[in-house]
This record gives sequence, C-alpha cells and structure tokens, in this order.
Amino acid sequence: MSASISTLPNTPEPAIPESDILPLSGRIGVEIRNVRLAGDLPQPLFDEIHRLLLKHKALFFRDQHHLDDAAQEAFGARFGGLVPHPTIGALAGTSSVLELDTRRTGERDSGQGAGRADQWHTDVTFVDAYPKISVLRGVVIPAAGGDTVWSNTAAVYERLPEPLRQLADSLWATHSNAYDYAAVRPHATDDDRRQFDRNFTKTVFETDHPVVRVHPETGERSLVLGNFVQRFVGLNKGDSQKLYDLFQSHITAPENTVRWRWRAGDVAVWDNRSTQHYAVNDYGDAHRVVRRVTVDGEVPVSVDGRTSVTRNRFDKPADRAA
Ligand SMILES: O=C(O)CCC(=O)C(=O)O
Ligand SMILES: [Fe+2]
Repeated sequence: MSASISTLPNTPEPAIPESDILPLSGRIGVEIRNVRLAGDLPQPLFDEIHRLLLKHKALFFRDQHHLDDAAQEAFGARFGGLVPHPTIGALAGTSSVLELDTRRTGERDSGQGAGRADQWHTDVTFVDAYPKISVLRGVVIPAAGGDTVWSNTAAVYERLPEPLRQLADSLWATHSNAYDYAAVRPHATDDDRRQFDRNFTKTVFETDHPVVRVHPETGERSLVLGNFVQRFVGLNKGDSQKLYDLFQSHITAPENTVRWRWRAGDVAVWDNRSTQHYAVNDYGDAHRVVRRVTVDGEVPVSVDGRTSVTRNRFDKPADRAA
C-alpha cells in the first residue's frame, strides 16, 4: 500500500520554492521571483532571504513598484540598523536613503561623479564599521545601458593561488574618501571638484583594513579592496598600485561577477562584506536614478584576529570646505 499523505514525514513548505530562485551566474547572484518586499515580511521568509544573501552574495527582485523610500527603508531595517552616508547624509525626508541621480550634482553628488559609481568599490570602506548590506532600488533606468556588475570577493579569495592568498592574508590597506578625484574624473570641471570637496570629502576619513577579513556570520574569508584604497600599509604608492592591480584583476575577472540589467522597480541586495560592484557608465546623457539604503556593519576582523582602525578623521579646512 502506498503511503497516504498523513503518514509522510512532516516537511515544512520552503519559504521560497526552489523554482523561484534563479541562478544568474556560476559564482554570484540569484534572482528571486514572487516575493513582494516589505518591512513586515514573515520571519521565515525574511530568514530565507537572509540565508540566500549570505550564500549568493547578491539578490535581485523585479517589479517592486510598490516600494517607496519608507518601504525600502523598512525592508532594509530587517537586516539591522540603517546608517546614512557618513558625509553626504540622508535624502530629505528619509533616515538613510542615498540617491544617485545623473541629473543632480552638488548637494546630492555621491562623490563618485554625478551619480555614476563607475569605479570598482565596496560601499563606504573609508570608515571602520562600513555597511554590511546595501539595498538598491531602480527608480529611473535608461532604455539601454546602466547595468551594474558585482563580484564575489569570497570566491575570488578562495580561488587565488596559495602564495597570493598568503600575501593577501598578511596585508593591510589604508582606505580614504579623499581619493584623487582629478585622476579618476579627468573631464571634471572646477565646479565638480569644488562640489566633491564640499560634500563627499567635507570630513576626511582614513581607515586601515586587513586585505582579508573573516565574515562575522559565515566565517568565510574575503578580500577588502576597491577604489577607496590609497595604499598598502608599509608599501609605497608605486608598489601599492601594482599589487592593487594584481588583486583587483582577479576581482574584476568576468568569471567572478554577475551583471544586472535594470528595470525601474527592481531591487538589488548585496552583502557588502564579500562583494565589490561597478555601475557601468555607458548611457551618455540618459537619465538614471537609483536609491540605496545601507545597514550598519561590523568592524572587520583579520585572519589573525585584529580589527580595522580609523587612523584619521578630520574636517576639511574652511577654505577647502567652503
Ligand atoms: O548605480 C548603481 O547601479 C550602483 C551605485 C552604487 O555604487 C551604490 O549604490 O552603492
Ligand atoms: Fe556602491
């Protein structure tokens, strides 16, 4: 006699069925279907989203048109306390939203050039306890272009040749928001430069992070680099640049990345402790607006148990900040 339903072991329904989890590449990123993001998601569903985030590093949800700033913040706050950007602050009327709008410079400039984050980076690594998770919502998306690419820096670390892994384990890097804007933005106007000084770097931070951090939730090791790195501790600029390029070349290798083609209403969530990302700047003058909330992070811990330190934090002198 075949087992009747009532005698089958009691396996609970998964909070997200397998068929709604779509891998987007071999090493990072899944799209999750049929979930309506909100601050009041049932706990089992939220726990599953959190578990998938730790596993896949980046999650993507289409058609979240119901989300406004407050609802995006409410969903983000399920992961922990939200933090505004340390120098730009929060969009008016929100507690922590950062807007990247290609038509708005000045007050709203992210410091990455008129809303174009086209440098490989991890968010806000110039402070010690930088955000652990970012939640980004597509608001205005160009008809073509404007994709974002993420890299899995834990997968990169795991696949480094052993001698490079050992080197990375032993290195520390100084990160700062006061990077060489003119070098990164050769076409920037004097006004752009002044806005950068006035907003993004009105307070300058210099923080030393281990190049390899141990993830506080998974125990995985990942690389902590990206465009806020100034130099490696104990190395000069020239040697630092070569080593940086070497490690970054592994991070930006297509095999370690996922690329998301945005539509308005999409939401991307990434584990900022084990990823870098890059907003592709290929849409000319087309309008693009995205809004981000970030969740307060932990101070990174190195493979030998030491923690990151902010070495320097100072306000720009009045003549630069004016
Ligand atoms: O514009 C994007 O797609 C990404 C912007 C970015 O770097 C961020 O929101 O942290
Ligand atoms: Fe970013």
